[in-house]
Order: sequence, then structure tokens, then C-alpha cells
Amino acid sequence: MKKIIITLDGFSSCGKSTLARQLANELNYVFIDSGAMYRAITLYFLRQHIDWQNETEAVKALGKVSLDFRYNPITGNSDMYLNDENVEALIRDMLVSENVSAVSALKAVREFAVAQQQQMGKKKGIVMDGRDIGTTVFPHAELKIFVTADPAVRVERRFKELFAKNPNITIEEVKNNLEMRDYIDSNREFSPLRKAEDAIVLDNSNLTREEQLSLALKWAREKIR
Ligand SMILES: Nc1ncnc2c1ncn2[C@@H]1O[C@H](COP(=O)(O)OP(=O)(O)O)[C@@H](O)[C@H]1O
Ligand SMILES: Nc1ccn([C@@H]2O[C@H](COP(=O)(O)OP(=O)(O)O)[C@@H](O)[C@H]2O)c(=O)n1
Repeated sequence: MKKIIITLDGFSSCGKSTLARQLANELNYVFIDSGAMYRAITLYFLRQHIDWQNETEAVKALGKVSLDFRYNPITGNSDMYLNDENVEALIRDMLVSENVSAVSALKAVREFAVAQQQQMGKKKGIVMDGRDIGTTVFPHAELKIFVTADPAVRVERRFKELFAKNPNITIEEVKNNLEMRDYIDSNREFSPLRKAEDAIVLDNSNLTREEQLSLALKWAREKIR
């Protein structure tokens, strides 16, 4: 059967990874959470105290970063590995969330991540979510979805998720982080978050996970046919 590339882009916490994972499972495709790669790079920079505004230092540090996704048989998902260490939980930390958009705005970081993402899509049969997947990484993808949801709904969803892991987190903290990242991601010079012209908009503010999947699957099957 014909294999395609499916891209999902959009603001923070609107359900992109959830939908991308669901789609990949249904279609037996590879799912790549591109945000995890930017988060892992950020974790490395923070740990090594890299002055990332210094381009030479950032490029040198990137030379020591090795990223890969490995299947986790317990969760059934793929975990992010940074230099052979499973960092899946660590990269969801608030400290990483506070710095990831600044790191992701750097030209050297984008070139580093995008080249690897394009390589992963060579054989097609892939669902990738992020901010610039339909615009920069795979501009010729067969199906592009721009996921969106009401800002208050997005804050509530992310808060619920983070609160389950850390009851000290406040809704204000989550809201501020989402607003800050959305602003930086949309206004940066290289590969800002944009809806690709040929992307379909999916507003899931009032959709269940099952409803969003069935809509997206319908679009995917129309393209695969
Ligand atoms: N349709 C939905 N209804 C309710 N919660 C959802 C829905 N889709 C995703 N979520 C939840 O919202 C949160 C953010 O989803 P996620 O997929 O991580 O978003 P993104 O990848 O866009 O940042 C997660 O806790 C996820 O389980
Ligand atoms: N393709 C991508 C994916 C993520 N990112 C950056 O990485 C951050 C974290 O991405 P993420 O997908 O994990 O974000 P959320 O799931 O928290 O919304 C984003 O806020 C962007 O700054 C990016 O620049 N380009």
C-alpha cells in the first residue's frame, strides 16, 4: 500500500503528539515527536552550561549531541535518548520548558534537528508533529494538519498532565510558559510556527481523542487510497 508523510503542526499543548501517536498506531506508521528532539538538545545545553547565544559554542556543543528514539516495550511508545541515556521524563521538566523555545530559535539548532528529521522521513510511512514540519521539514508532505484548540483549553489540558506528576505546579506557571513559548515560536526568524498554506485546520477544543482520530484518519485514508 502507498505510504505517505503526515505532518501535524500547531501551538503548544493542543494535542498534536496525542493525535500523531494515534494516527501512527492505526496506520502502522512511525511516529516522531520533533519537540522531544529540541527538548533533549535544551537539556544537554543546560546540563553542560552552554552559552547558546554564542554561536561557536552552540555549534561545538551540538557536535557532542546524539539523539535517537527507542521503543519502550512497557509503554508501547518511543522514548527520547540523548547520548544513550533515556531522557523521556527529564525533558518534560519545567526547566526545559522554560528554555526550549530560546534554544529552538537558533539557526544552528534548527539545521541540526531538521536534517535528522528529513532523514527519518526518507522512506515515508511517518507521522511527525512539531511547529515547522509541514512548512520546512516536509513541505511536500501528502497530508498536513494544523491542530488548534482554545488557549484556555490548552492550558487546562497541560496543567492536568503536569499536575499528575508534580502537585506543586500552578496553573499560572503553565499558562505563562505556554504563552511565552507560543510567542517565541511564532515570532522567531528561522522557521517560525505557521500554518502551511495547504494544511487542513483541526480545532479539537470540543473533540474527544476518539473524535479527532476518526477525522484525521478519514483525511489520511483519502490520501493513501
Ligand atoms: N482531544 C483531547 N481532549 C482532551 N485532552 C486531550 C485531547 N488531546 C490531547 N489531550 C491531552 O492534552 C495534553 C496535551 O496534548 P499533547 O498531545 O501533548 O499536545 P501537544 O503535542 O500539542 O503539545 C495531554 O495531556 C493530552 O493527553
Ligand atoms: N518542530 C518543532 C518542534 C518543537 N519546537 C520547539 O520545541 C518546543 C517544545 O516542543 P513540544 O512539541 O514538546 O511542545 P509541547 O508538547 O509542550 O507543546 C516548542 O515550544 C518549540 O520551541 C520547534 O521549534 N520546532
